[in-house]
Amino acid sequence: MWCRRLACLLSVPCQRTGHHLLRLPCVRRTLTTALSRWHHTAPQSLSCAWQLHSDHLELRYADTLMRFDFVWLRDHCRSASCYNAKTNQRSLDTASVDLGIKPKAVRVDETTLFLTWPDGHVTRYGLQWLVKNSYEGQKQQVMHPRILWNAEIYHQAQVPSVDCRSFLETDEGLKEFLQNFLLYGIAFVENVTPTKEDTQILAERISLIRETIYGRMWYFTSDFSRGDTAYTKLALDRHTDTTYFQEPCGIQVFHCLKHEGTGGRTLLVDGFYAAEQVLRQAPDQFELLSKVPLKHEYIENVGDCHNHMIGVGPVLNVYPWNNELYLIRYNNYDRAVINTVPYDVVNRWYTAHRTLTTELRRPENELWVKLKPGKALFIDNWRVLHGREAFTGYRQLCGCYLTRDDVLNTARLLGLQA
Ligand SMILES: C[N+](C)(C)CCCC[C@H](N)C(=O)O
Ligand SMILES: O=C(O)CCC(=O)C(=O)O
Ligand SMILES: [Fe+2]
Repeated sequence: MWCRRLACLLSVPCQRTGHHLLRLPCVRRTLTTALSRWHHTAPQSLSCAWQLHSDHLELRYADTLMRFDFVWLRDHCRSASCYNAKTNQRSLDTASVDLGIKPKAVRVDETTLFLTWPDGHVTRYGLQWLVKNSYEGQKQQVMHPRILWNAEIYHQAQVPSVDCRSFLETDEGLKEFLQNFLLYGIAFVENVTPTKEDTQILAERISLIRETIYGRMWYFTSDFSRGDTAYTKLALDRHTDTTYFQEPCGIQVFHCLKHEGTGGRTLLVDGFYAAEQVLRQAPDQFELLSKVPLKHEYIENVGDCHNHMIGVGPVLNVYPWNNELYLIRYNNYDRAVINTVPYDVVNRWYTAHRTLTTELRRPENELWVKLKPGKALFIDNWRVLHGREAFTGYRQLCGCYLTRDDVLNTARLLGLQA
């Protein structure tokens, strides 16, 4: 089980080792003892075989053993009366389906499964479509292919920055940028005019700006205009932002417009790389970090700014069907009082949190960059932690948050898996 979870964290698809080994002997046994109940598309071919059970249909195709619930099979019917192919929306009223429904007849040819329902309605499914859309097919895949990195891996990959003009004016430039962003969780655009307005044009090329209590495009210096350490000259340890939102902001854009002084370098750490190390060393701790719900909080009373935000969720968030990590919520400054679990769980949670922190703090995992006017940085705030070194002098940073759904939307429209 842990082996599968680990594979899903990596960029490569799961090795379905255990699954395969178990499946083959089991099929052979079924074939000899219950031959009459298995149906094949062609006698010499095992490419598709199916069996109707009392409460599900079992289908083997393209190396995948799938089990389908009957209501599911009726519900997903793609016939013209059940599904509007123009809008890609279901027309069938699912509540009108008898929950005890069972197909009257089943037939499979080389490419298609045909089901006839008690009322005579016929449903057809492409076998490829079923593999792609079945639970068994899904859990073998990653939603988001990624390359996990430490400083050395990132440097060796020599990920290019995209030029501002190419980013703004060509689909190739935009696609290259987004591909790098999806794989590494960070990406740079170069030769940007160092103004807030030009930074906004960049942001709007890939997404909608997510307006928050900090505004749409924000712009800050160390003037403590807001009640948060970001608005000082102090160092900030690695963290993700807006952990105190129920849905933390998906992407953070930074563009340093001016710095006359020393220090102020930006720190970047791949949170998923660190989490993977925790999984390897201590799977039970990884699991605890993905199960224990925590609160993060933002309480502000400075000048006219009065805010109280609370977000709840575990440090590590994984998709339940394939255990793929999709969001890390890590901000020790903004973590609220822990009162969502009893003392003994708290004790084990602190151990797990320490293991993760140790990984996040390994110098070899730290990527340090000095942001300069003209170079905009996009950070996947669900994956990559950022921090900064203390600084002296006048420093102006502008940027914004982006809605994650819209960045992924742009990427998918360009043909990327996102
Ligand atoms: C980026 N900007 C300066 C606008 C806001 C900073 C928010 C800082 C907060 N502690 C957090 O981590 O969410
Ligand atoms: O000043 C910086 O470089 C970053 C501060 C920070 O963490 C933030 O604004 O979210
Ligand atoms: Fe931050």
